[in-house]
Formats: sequence, structure tokens, C-alpha cells
Amino acid sequence: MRHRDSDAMWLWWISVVGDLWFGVTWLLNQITKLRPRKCVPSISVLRDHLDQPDGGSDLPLLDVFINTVDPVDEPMLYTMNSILSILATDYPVEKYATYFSDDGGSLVHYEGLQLAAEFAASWVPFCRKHCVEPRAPESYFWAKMRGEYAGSAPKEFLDDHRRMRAAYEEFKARLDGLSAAIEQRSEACNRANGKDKEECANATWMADGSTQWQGTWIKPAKGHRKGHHPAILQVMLDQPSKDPELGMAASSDHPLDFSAVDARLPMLVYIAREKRPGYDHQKKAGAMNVQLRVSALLSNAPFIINFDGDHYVNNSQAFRAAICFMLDPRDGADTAFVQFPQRFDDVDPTDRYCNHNRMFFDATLLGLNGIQGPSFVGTGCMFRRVALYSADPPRWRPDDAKEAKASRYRPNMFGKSTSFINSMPAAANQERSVPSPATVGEAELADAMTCAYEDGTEWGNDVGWVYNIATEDVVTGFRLHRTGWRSTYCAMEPDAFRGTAPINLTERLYQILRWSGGSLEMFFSRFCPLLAGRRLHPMQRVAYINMTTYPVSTFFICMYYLYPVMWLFQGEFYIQRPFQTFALFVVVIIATVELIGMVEIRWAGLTLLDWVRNEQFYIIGTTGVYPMAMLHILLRSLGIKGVSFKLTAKKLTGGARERLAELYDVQWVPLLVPTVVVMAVNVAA
Ligand SMILES: O=c1ccn([C@@H]2O[C@H](COP(=O)(O)OP(=O)(O)O[C@H]3O[C@H](CO)[C@@H](O)[C@H](O)[C@H]3O)[C@@H](O)[C@H]2O)c(=O)[nH]1
Ligand SMILES: [Mn+2]
Repeated sequence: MRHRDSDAMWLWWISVVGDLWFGVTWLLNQITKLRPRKCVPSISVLRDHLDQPDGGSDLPLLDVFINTVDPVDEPMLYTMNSILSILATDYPVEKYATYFSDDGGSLVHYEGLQLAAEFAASWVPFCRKHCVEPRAPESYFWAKMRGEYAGSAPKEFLDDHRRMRAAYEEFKARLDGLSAAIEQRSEACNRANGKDKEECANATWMADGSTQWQGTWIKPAKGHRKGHHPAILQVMLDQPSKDPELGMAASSDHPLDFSAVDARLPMLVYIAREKRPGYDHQKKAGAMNVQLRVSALLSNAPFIINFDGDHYVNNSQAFRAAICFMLDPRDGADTAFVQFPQRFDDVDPTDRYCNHNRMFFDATLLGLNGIQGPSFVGTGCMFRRVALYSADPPRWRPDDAKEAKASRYRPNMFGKSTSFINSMPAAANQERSVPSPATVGEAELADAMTCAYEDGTEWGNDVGWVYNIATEDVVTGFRLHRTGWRSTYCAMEPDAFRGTAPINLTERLYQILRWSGGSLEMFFSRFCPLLAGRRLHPMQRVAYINMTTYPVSTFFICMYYLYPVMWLFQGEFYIQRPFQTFALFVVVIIATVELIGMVEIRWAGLTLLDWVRNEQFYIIGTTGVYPMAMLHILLRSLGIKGVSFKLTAKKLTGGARERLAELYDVQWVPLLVPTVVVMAVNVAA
């Protein structure tokens, strides 16, 4: 384009470079979508292969990780529902163990988990007897649609359902009253035995009334506050016996008849890792690394599935579905993780804040699935344990695998625990080879949960979940892909897992900020996709470049949005009328881009609304949030701590109306300042 004003050269250059950037990123985004792949698990084939005629099963062992921090920001009811859905899922009970990590170290969680384990004793057999779905009671009792009855006792169903619901209401009430009960009890105990000793006058007491809680106290005290308390480990439910044990027949104080169903419960463990001031505890990734070590010592399953505290199992076949891909004879052995999409319950009908993110989950990830596999998105993902230990995938292993291992593993890579290191070879084995809890000493378990354990090791770097980056998920997935592993995307009907989404715009924007800041940070770290070796598929590399550089677009987009300001300075700028050929080009290009968008949503089975929301939030992100993400990187490069992993609050609300009311509860967010400026400028111009 010609121009007459050499003073405005810089504007012209920004526009040319911007157009180039848009063109190139658009192309890079398209080429990663050229070979999308949908995978469907065949659970019936898995059953044919692994279920034995006597009711036993050859399914591999599985460790389930679930994380929570704060019983208020992450309501306990959700967390306990997740626990119940996991305990009731359709996987052989003796083959899986659940590790509940409580980063807050609070007694409320501990006792809440105890209550859940107690309630599970009737909830789980109930689910098995009547084959109910979903197996998280809160969603089950409030589900509008129910499938056909699939259980073994249709006549008893209505009665059992009614009784179970009453029991659940009682469970909920007890859960609700837990905080108050603990407070009352502690006050009473302190009055009785704390008076004489000054330092424990504020103690929080456990249910027996004679033991002080090791973790955080309601009234924080030295060694008993958030960020400073010893490690706690409690096996809440022991490893069950190998053979089915039928439940109790109906009686007066136990009206449900479980005499024909297996009443065993899977193993359940409570973990609160040690916290000490002066240590960076590395949030979720740090918590999961502790779970990884503790589970290695207790059950050491070759597969692991992880959940955020607010995500529950919605389809009880989901664990089996993931196993289908892990054991798949084609490329199962090279699969490091199987990622399920994140689905959410409490989003408003029009998905105002684009929480469902359908374009990402149902289009982008399927594109990746055709290359080396989807990225890890944080929750609802099954891992192969040895991959997390940074082993090579079989296809990249030299002929003599053992030797290769010895050379790859550097001294002190995994820390000092010999029991942990001894557990490693067995983890590669898909058969059970479990040291029973008795063989691992308490001291060793405690050692695995200390803050100092990871000092000077490769944990958080080449071992376990990666940290020191605002988001742990994409980068951990990247490390696995870089080592040559693949991943598989698994969407199923009904949804495998469901969770809760941020309740209001503020939380949602901070979430986007964390993701974009973390991605950009990854690009400038040693996990930059440009630095990966040849094991990373070329197209996968392109995809990771897209995934880590997208916030940069904000610069050009904001410039374009601010250009109309020119109209406000009459006489200062020479504005050329668009000529016809140019206008034609613009129209054709826009039409093509929109058309491709349409084809994409058609193929992925999405609606126009999903697409509109995606575009809309992209604009809100690029104007409001990504500039902050860029700032974050700038601060980090200057050695200042930028965005941190702020917990996303999910509030618990009663009725649907109340819940939606919160959507409009827009708090003033500095993040929206640029967006508002852009809007004002455009309107004025
Ligand atoms: O110190 C901490 C902080 C968080 N968490 C847990 O981490 C999970 C995720 O945190 P949340 O605040 O819910 O983040 P979201 O924005 O909801 O999470 C999305 O984005 C994260 C990456 O930024 C991913 O890890 C998540 O899986 C993904 O759901 C929750 O279960 C927390 O309990 C901890 O265990 N310890
Ligand atoms: Mn979440």
C-alpha cells in the first residue's frame, strides 16, 4: 500500500509484520489439523480378553490420585463425591488404590474422608447391585435423565433408592457440620487438658479427644499452620482380600439387602505431605510427585490416573476405556498417557465464559491425536508409571533395554529412598508385584513425603510432574512426547469424567492468565519445543510451538484494535480509502477462514454457539489477558516472580437460579482494562 506520510512508517511496519504473523500462525495452526483421528475404546473386547470365567480379572493394577487444597474454595462435598465415584467405579476392587492428597493438611478433610469411606460401605454395593450411573451421589440423585434399569434386583430398586437417598442426605449433613464439630470438640478438649501447657492451648483435636492433630490447626500455631506442618499418612481403607465378599443381608438397622453383591471396597489412603517455610512446595505438581512416591511404596501400579478434587467419574467404564488404549497391541506399549476431555457440570446454558472450550477439546486435540497425541490437560488422564520415571518408550529403546536404562539414569536422579528405587523395575511390569504395606517401614514412607526429598534430584524436571512453571500440565505432556512417547485422546459417551468450572468471570480470566503465562514461559524454558530432539514428531513440534507462542498475537491484535484512534486525530493521519481489489481480497479471505471454521465444527459435531464463544473469548483473552501473560514473562526474565498458581475457586451453590446469579457477579478486574479501552476507542472513533 502506498502512503504519503513517512512519519507513519512505524504504523505501516507493524501492520505488515502483524499480517505476516497472522498468516504464518494461521497456517501453522491449520497444518496440525490435517489428519484428525477419533479413537473409540472397545471395552467389550477388553472384557473378552481379560475377564476370567470365575469372575476374576487380568486387568492391570491402577493407582488413582486425587488432589485438593482448601475445603472452602474447593467445597468438600465435591471432593467427597469424587472419592465416592472412584470407590464405586467398575474396576476390580483388589486392583486399584486411591491416594487422596490434602495439601492443606486439615482435619476436616481427614474426617471428611473417613465419613466418605463409611458411607461408601453402603453406596458402593448399592451402585453394584443396581448398576446405577453416574456413581457420584450428588449427580446421581439430581440427574434429570436416567437410563434403563440395568441391575439385578428391579423390584427392590425403588425402596433401595429411597433409603440410599436418605442415607446420603444424612452423610451430607454430617459433612456440613464437620467444621463446627471439630471446632467445638477442640474447644472442649483445650479447656479440659490444654490449660496447663501454654503452647497447645489452641490445639485442634482428633475425634478420640486425646490426640492432637498433626496438620494445620484451626487456630494456627507453630508447626501447625498452612505451609508448616509434618507429613501425615493414613490408610483409611485397607487393601481388600482377593476373593469377593458378599455383603450383609437386610436387617432392622441395615435395611438394604447386599447379600448378593460383593461389598469389598478398594484401598484408600490419606496423604498430607510435609510443609515447611522456606520451601517452594510446587503446588499441584509437587503434591502429585509425593503421591507418585508414596503409591510406589504401597501399591506400585503400572498405571496411574489423576483427578483434580472437583472432577468425578461420570462413566464407571472409563478406567477400562483408558486401559484399552494402554494395552492396545498396535501402539499401546508406546503410549505414555491417555487423556480424556474435561467436561463441566455447572456451566450456564449459553456457556457465557466459554468454559466448555469445545473447540479445543473436540477439534484441536483430535488433530493432535492423529500426530503424536493430545497434550496433557491436567486432570482425567491415565499415565504409564515408567514414563513418568523418564524411561524410554519401547520403540526408541535400544535392543538391550536394561543397559540403556543404566546409562540413562543418573545417580541421585530419583532421590535417596532405596525402597523407592527398588520398586521401579516392578512398575514396568504389568502384573501385580506389590510389596504389602507391612514391608515398607513408616520411616521410609515419611521420608518420601518430606520437602527436602527432591532437593538435588531430577524430580520436577526429568522425573514426575514438571514444575517451576505456572502450569504443570502442558509441559509434563511435552516432556513425555519429547522422549518419544505418544498419547491417545479418548472421548466417550456418556462423558468419562465431569468437573466444575470457574464460577465467575474473574476466576475464569485468572485461569486463562495462568494458562497463557505458563505456556509462554514454557517457550522460554529448557522445555522449548524448538530444542527438542528428533523423537518429537515434526508436526507435534509445530503444534507445541503454536501452543506456547499464541499469546504473542496479542501485540498485533491490540495494535489493530487501537488503529481506529486515528480517526480521532483529524488531519494528523492520512487515511487511504480501501480500493476495490483490496476489499475483495479481504472479503474472500474472511469468508475462507469462516468456512474452514464451519467445516471444523461440523466435523467435530459442535454447534455454532461453541464456535462463537471460542472466537469471543479469544478476543477477550488477546485484549485483556495475554498482555499480562507477556508481562509475566518479562518479570520472570528479570528474576521477579510473576503469575503464580492461584487456586481456581469453585463455590457451591444450591438452586440453579442462585448458581446463575453468580455469573453476573462481575467483580472489577484490572485484566479487563485494556478490553474496555479498546471498546471505548472503537465506539468513539
Ligand atoms: O497447592 C496446590 C494447588 C492446587 N492443587 C490442586 O490442583 C488442582 C487444580 O487446581 P485448580 O485451581 O482447580 O485449577 P483449574 O484452573 O481448575 O485447573 C486447570 O488448569 C490446571 C493447570 O493450570 C490443571 O492442572 C488442571 O488440571 C486444570 O483443570 C486442584 O485439584 C487443586 O486441589 C494442589 O493440590 N495443590
Ligand atoms: Mn479445576
